[in-house]
Amino acid sequence: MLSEFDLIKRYFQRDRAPGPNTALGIGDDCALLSPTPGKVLAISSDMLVEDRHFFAGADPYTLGHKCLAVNLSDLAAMGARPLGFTLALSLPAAEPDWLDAFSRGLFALADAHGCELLGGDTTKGPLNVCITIFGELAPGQALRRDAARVGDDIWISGTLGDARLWLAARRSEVALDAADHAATGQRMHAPAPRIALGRLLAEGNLAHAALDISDGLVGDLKHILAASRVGAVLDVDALPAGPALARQPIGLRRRFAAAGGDDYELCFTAPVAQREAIQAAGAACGTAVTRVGSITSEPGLRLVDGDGAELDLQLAGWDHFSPG
Ligand SMILES: Nc1ncnc2c1ncn2[C@@H]1O[C@H](COP(=O)(O)OP(=O)(O)OP(=O)(O)O)[C@@H](O)[C@H]1O
Ligand SMILES: Cc1ncc(C[n+]2csc(CCOP(=O)(O)O)c2C)c(N)n1
Ligand SMILES: [Mg+2]
Repeated sequence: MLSEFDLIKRYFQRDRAPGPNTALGIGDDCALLSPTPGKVLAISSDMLVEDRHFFAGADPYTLGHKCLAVNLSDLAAMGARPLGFTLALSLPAAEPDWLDAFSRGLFALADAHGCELLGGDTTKGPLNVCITIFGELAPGQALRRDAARVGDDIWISGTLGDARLWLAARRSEVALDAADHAATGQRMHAPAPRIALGRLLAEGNLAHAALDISDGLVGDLKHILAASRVGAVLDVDALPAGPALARQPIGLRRRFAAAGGDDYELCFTAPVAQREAIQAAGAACGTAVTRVGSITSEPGLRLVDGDGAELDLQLAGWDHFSPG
């Protein structure tokens, strides 16, 4: 039988020297973080709850990856460099095989981004993983939601909608062949946080506003529009659909690319003069970037097709408390 403290020591307290920004790691009442002098901290929390963010029986390795990936994605959306994170875990049981796989998935991504586990909390209860992440960036460089300007291009990283397509297949709403099922499952369970792109956009002063797309593009873009007091026109047919979604009928393609959710891609706005620099930044970090619309002075979000004709798609972002 694993005790609470055995569990922490065995799976989460690593036998290695702390990183340069960690003054004190796991084991005391608080961790002590040393940000680089002159930088500001970027802080965000994201919680994943069984039967809401993932299905019961989810693979623990990819769950470990995803719960950190969605937090790193918020740092990417601000243009911050990851420093460390805390992990609050509620577990129905102390299962060694589950904990081994979960911690391996978590640390594989943490190590890839030099992001150290600083501490956390562990309790028995329904399966629930909550991470708080800390990053840093230069003052004034953050990609804020209130910084979009009229005339900006709207850009998207990577591709959209394949995670939503996996969810539709899981709910038996669509049928996918084995290859598309595996590829879309990878998008749902193992999103790649766009840290490198976010940092290039912020440090090069290339973009104005940004966020990461977790609730679906149209819902999330509205946060930028509201905060910046602007409107936008979005070319739904220019949205980069994921490879599996691109093979689906146009109605589904438009709906899932524009409002799928679980994408963890960046949506950012930038001056027209930065087009070439943004393409170069995307190429430099191996992440496709696609121009999908522009910021307007007329309020509201207009969706148009490839010919510029208005589309009435009635799309909404994910809302935990909406009845739909
Ligand atoms: N319980 C809460 N108390 C205080 N602030 C909160 C709380 N829940 C959310 N917020 C804040 O509200 C804002 C929107 O939260 P939300 O979780 O939707 O973030 P997001 O970045 O849009 O989505 P995601 O976390 O999925 O990327 C954030 O600034 C967040 O810190
Ligand atoms: C089992 C299961 N059902 C539905 C979904 C879809 N989903 C759940 S929460 C969310 C928005 C992001 O969460 P938050 O706003 O809390 O960051 C989305 C798109 C899923 N991933 N798993
Ligand atoms: Mg976010």
